Amino acid sequence: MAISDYEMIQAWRQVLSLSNLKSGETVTILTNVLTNPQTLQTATIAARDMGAIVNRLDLPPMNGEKSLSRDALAYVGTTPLTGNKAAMALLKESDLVLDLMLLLFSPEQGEILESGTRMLLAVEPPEVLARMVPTEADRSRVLAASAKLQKAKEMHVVSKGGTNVRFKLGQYPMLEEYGFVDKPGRWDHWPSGFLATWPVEGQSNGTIVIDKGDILLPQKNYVNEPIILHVEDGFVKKMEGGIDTELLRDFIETYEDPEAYAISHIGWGLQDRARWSVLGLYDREATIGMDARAFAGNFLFSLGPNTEAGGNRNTACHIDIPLRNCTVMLDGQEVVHQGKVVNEVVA
Ligand SMILES: O=c1ccc(O)c[nH]1
Repeated sequence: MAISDYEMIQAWRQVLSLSNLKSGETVTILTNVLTNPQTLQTATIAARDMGAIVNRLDLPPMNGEKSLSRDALAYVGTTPLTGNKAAMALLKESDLVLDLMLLLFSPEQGEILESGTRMLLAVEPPEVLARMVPTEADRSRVLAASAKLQKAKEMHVVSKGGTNVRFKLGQYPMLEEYGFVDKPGRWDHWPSGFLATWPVEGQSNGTIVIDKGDILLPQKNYVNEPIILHVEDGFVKKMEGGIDTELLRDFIETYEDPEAYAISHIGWGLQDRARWSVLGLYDREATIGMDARAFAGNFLFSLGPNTEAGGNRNTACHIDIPLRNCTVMLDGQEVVHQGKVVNEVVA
């Protein structure tokens, strides 16, 4: 359903306030041809109304001839910022960048954040943004879960469908996504509400069953028959199953990159306002599927890059796979039990 400009301006005011936007700060809004006009217009009005200097940097689209999908997450790692010194100078000089085009998983994003710039990604449709306007409670919930994950040495995930996989932890930082950027150098994604990290390189082993009803992104489909992934030393070494497996294999093979089979971030969803069933209600290209990534109680794992975590695996293939009905344990303690978040201690 459409959302009014008034509601979107209010939503942006909440997100920008939670992001500690101060009068006189510089906001640069990053756009391209796919940027939603209402998101852009309402962000500009809200930021100006809060006293910010607001720039807009419109960049050309790229990778269109390489990617098999218009979903910006289907081909990651190189962006119009690669080698673009003038654009990088503007973004590094800005206090806050609103990314309405989707940079994610790019070395340039890391460089901008290192300069102290805060960066907020927001490319979902306006009504999805408005449905999941971030709150302090979202941050508390994600940070409470993160406190547990930071201490853990191992994540063990099992399911009745046959998943039984272990990830050693401790090499990489947390990916705490709660939808606003309250500290210098922080990146976040509105909408979100989930926690992840990357396993120790080469230390993921076991079986992951992508079961009926689980989701593949950017494919944005509900799997019809189980896909069985055999994970060895941090890589998917074998995939077994029916048509969904063949389709996934065909997609990954187009990248001609063995690193596409690496385990990327692993974690679980903590957003009650995100729903598993939403994906079926949107046209494929209308969203990037953040409901699927964030719905509370999912086990979200992914394949491909680790540049987001400071690694040097910059493969262009990035697949996010949220699973239902899993039990996620940290050093033996359950944080998700058969698809339901458990044992939370939120301050
Ligand atoms: O917000 C996001 C979106 C995609 C992803 O892979 C990680 N975080």
